[in-house]
Amino acid sequence: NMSDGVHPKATTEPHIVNEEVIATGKWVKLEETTYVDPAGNTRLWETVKRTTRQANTQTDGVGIIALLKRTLHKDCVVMVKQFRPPLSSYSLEFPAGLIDEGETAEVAALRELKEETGYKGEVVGVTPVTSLDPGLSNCTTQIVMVNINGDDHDNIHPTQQLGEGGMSCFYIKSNECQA
Ligand SMILES: Nc1nc(=O)[nH]c2c1ncn2[C@H]1C[C@H](O)[C@@H](COP(=O)(O)OP(=O)(O)O)O1
Repeated sequence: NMSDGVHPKATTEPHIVNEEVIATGKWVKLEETTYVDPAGNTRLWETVKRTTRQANTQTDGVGIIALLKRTLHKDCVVMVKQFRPPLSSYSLEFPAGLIDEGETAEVAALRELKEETGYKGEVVGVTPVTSLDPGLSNCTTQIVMVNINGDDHDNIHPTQQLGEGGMSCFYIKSNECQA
């Protein structure tokens, strides 16, 4: 309060001033982001972005929580295991992938699920856009909930449609999922 001789701290709406591309690869790029922080100070940040994001979307990719439902079986969550070079390790993951041109998150999820697991699914829910590692990257995903009718003729003998770098499917009984 000014009349008490106490000055309120200035606040600023934080904003981006400049984005300078430092390095660009085929899949990712590194930028130096100049921004004004909430205290009004101009600062720098090192930001990673994917080069593959489609026009008019804020979402890079989808993650798919797919529930396999079969008569006389417990429901299972379908997961995939694949070698991930950034980790130098195999990784057990929800099926996932980048959104292609013209796709919605729902369409990308059903395509990726079919490619990676062979299953034909049905979308039952989609989350808002979610950031994965906001201190490093603007990379975002939407989680798509999918049910798979395992009794459907198309899903009796699921066949993956993968290029090189195969992956294995795992079935986690949903009543055995633990935090
Ligand atoms: N960061 C990446 N480096 C690469 O060298 N290649 C990459 C990166 N991100 C994606 N890709 C390639 C690998 C695949 O050929 C395509 C599509 O990936 P997609 O299946 O959609 O997504 P993931 O399952 O998460 O790899 O992009």
